[in-house]
Amino acid sequence: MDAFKSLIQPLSSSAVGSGVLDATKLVILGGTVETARRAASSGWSSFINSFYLTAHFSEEDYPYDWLLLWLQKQPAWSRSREFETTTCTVTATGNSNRRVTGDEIEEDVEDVIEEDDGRPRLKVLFQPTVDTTHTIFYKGHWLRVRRSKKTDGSELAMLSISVVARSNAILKQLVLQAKKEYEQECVDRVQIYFADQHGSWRWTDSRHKRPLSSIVLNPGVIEMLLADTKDFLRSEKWYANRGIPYRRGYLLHGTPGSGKSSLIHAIAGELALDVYVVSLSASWVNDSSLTTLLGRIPARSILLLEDIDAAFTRSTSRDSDSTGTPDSSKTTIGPEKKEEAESKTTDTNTLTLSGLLNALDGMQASESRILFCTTNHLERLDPALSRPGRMDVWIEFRNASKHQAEGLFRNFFPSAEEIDIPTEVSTPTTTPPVDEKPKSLKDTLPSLESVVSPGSSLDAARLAELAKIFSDSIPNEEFSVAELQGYLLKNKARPEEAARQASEWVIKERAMRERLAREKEEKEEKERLLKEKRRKEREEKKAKEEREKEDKARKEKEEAEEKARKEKEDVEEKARKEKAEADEKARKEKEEKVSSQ
Ligand SMILES: Nc1ncnc2c1ncn2[C@@H]1O[C@H](COP(=O)(O)OP(=O)(O)OP(=O)(O)O)[C@@H](O)[C@H]1O
Repeated sequence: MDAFKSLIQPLSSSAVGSGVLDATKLVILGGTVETARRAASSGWSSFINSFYLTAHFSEEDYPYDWLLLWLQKQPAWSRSREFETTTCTVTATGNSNRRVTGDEIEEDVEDVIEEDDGRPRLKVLFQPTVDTTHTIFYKGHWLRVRRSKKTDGSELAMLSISVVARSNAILKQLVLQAKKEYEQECVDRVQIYFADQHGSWRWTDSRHKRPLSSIVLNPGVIEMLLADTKDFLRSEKWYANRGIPYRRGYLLHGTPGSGKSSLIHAIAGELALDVYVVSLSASWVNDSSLTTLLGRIPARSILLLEDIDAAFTRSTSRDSDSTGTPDSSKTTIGPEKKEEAESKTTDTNTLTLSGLLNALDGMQASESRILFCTTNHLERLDPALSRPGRMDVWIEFRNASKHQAEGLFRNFFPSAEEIDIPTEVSTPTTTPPVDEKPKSLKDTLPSLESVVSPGSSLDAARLAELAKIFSDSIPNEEFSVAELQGYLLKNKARPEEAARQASEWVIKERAMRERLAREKEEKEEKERLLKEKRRKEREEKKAKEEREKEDKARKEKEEAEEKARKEKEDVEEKARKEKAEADEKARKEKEEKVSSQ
């Protein structure tokens, strides 16, 4: 108190007014109380913290990813009102040099890090923004979890997990469980990344692996592709010894809805590879962004260039200085595509064929990379792109053969012992809504009852009969597998009807196709007439404008001539008058002179 008095003494003895004095006293008093409160609270929190065991996990470390995935499934974590998404790549090799901080559990965490197949893993997770603390109940303990940024200037995130416990066993258990769940997810799912306009890969989808058996192609195709890709992945040394670039390209071409994309995703699942997709028709794709993107694909993954012909509606030139402007002398595209291509030349896209080839051949991009390209228009591809070395294996996809129709039916209505859960189900690609618990991976799958039809209770022999009836009713290579799938989906609970009514469906479908074709023709004819009418109107308008312009110019010319003529007359009149005056004056002067003499 004496100290306080001595503090305010100089002020009280000065000449300041009593109002100012009171305010100053209040400020000093408030500041002192706040300081005392902070000291007490920090003392209290240090006291409390001394009971906590805390482990820190840096973003560079594997356990950070494991724990983030585990946390994502915890309601308290998902209730966070602000989310960020993150991607991070980790490699087994990189990890072996890393150390997990948190003295108590360091040893054990090192134990759980096992070498995997050496393949980089890229994970994307939703996570609450930094510096928020969450309390999570885990196996009888309250965990305090906090995400923060490292203060060493690296900007790396850090996860701190604290628990009141006598030993670190609970933290060890947590890390092990998180690791197990993480690995489980990698095993069950294929990660899909799409290129974004900033030249980065964005995780957009995580699909359950699709069994290869769910793809129906003609005999031997899947087996050949699987054997070839497997052989490639095993042959790195073989390629190196012969100086052959270690890459392999597959071109899947043919009718839409015939299973090209499905087959690629199923192969990715089978080989446990992630899929990196670039849409070459995107307006932001250019030579340099493509090279950057392809250079950023981790080794042992699939690069998928979908509808590769679409890129060349803009450029078919192989010149290195090509700007992507369509060259009508070289292009094989139709007039409507040409129009589209011309309109696209105004965008920022400067993807050239040579740029694409360079990006594909680039050193970084070629390392242990499997390239899959799909197209519905093989004829539009430049031979330079589809030649062996770039596209080593070509697979043609046609409309469904009878063999495929039968196989599809069998897949669709499995007998009781063959029942399996369908696989093409995606996890959400956006931040989960606030306060909504993120669904567990299994929650995103439809229930077994909703997908397994009562028909599956039919015995295998009857189902085989029905499959035969179905395939007999379907004309060879007239409908795509996707169309047959659509028909079967409408009858997913009625295999008997699906088989027996297939001929009827074919008739209806043909009638509908004819009607659609007729409507399309009529629409095109209407559009053609409308275009013609508009063209005529434009021409007439232009002719009228020209005529008006000519009339105006003629009028202006006549006016100008009239004006010039008038001006000329005025000048002449004036000159005449002046001359007459001058003559008169001279005459008068002469007369005066004569009279004066
Ligand atoms: N051969 C097939 N086996 C099993 N399912 C198929 C097959 N072909 C198509 N489908 C089914 O049809 C749908 C479309 O198939 P998908 O996207 O793989 O065809 P696509 O050939 O890639 O088509 P597009 O060329 O239009 O991209 C998917 O739901 C898929 O399950």
